[in-house]
Amino acid sequence: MHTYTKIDPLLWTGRKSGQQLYLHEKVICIDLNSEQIPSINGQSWAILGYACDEGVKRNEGRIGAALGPYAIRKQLAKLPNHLTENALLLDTGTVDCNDGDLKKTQTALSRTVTQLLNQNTFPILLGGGHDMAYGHYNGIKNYLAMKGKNKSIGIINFDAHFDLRTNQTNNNSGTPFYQIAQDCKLEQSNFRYMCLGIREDANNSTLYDTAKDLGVAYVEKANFNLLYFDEIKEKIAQFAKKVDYIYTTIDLDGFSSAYAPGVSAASPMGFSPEIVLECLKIIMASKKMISLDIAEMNPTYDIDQQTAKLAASLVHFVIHHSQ
Ligand SMILES: N=CN[C@@H](CCC(=O)O)C(=O)O
Ligand SMILES: [Mn+2]
Ligand SMILES: [Mn+2]
Repeated sequence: MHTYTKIDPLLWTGRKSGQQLYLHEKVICIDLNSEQIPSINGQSWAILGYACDEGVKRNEGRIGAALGPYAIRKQLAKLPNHLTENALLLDTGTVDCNDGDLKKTQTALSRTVTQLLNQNTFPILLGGGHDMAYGHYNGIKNYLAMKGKNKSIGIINFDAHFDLRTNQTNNNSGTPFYQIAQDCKLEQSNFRYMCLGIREDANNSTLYDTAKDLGVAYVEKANFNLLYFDEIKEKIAQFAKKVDYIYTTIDLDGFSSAYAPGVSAASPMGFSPEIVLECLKIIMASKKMISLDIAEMNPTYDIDQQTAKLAASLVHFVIHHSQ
């Protein structure tokens, strides 16, 4: 059975200023089952954990990502708060996968994402295996459907991998975007998916063929750096133009293992944080980003909390640089 757990505010600790100089002093922990999200006239950011490595296990990866959300929160808590007084930073709890039922956990995640969007918050999901993306995407899709909006969602994935493996055997951390593509086919809607940072040495030719068949836009890791920024910028702008909303997903294993050793499938030849920040600026400037997640944080393999700190800094960047 999946469980939803409210986060104990004591988990959010750090240097004390008494003046909300740090995020642990700004955050409000909410139990979505019993508490209302405070209404304000500023931006509300809702952190939600996906404590699940069942998909990684099924995909023959190294388990440990279930503790990812906890590790990222710990680092985020200590960072400085530059948010305006009327902005809200909420910790809306964690969805766990305790009995290995991935589908149920993804469904629970999807419902929670819909609930967060319905309450006018911007969800920031912390994982957990990249199977999180299937639940996350469906939560956005269901929210838009409930609103009666016939709107398109484009997915931008920063990743070393396409995650377009067929789910014939099972659903896992390597199949989420294939599953979304299959659903799009059934619903006769367009599958809009862009991958940034694809590693030739981490994707087999079947995956490249699938990406081609599905019309996936991608930038290979060799060209995913600031030297190629003008072209990358143009590619993102073209992609953004064709969709109504953008769901952004960052798989930490796309970063070089020099920055992100704490993942299941590390990338010694991965990309650097600078190019990701520049791309995030473009995505945020489009005003179409509806939701974000950071996937594959695995504290078991982290060194000196570098990966958790990187993930926390990415969240810090997004909440402080979108207006
Ligand atoms: N979400 C990760 N997916 C990768 C994992 C690769 C690996 O374990 O080496 C994939 O299936 O390709
Ligand atoms: Mn990956
Ligand atoms: Mn991935």
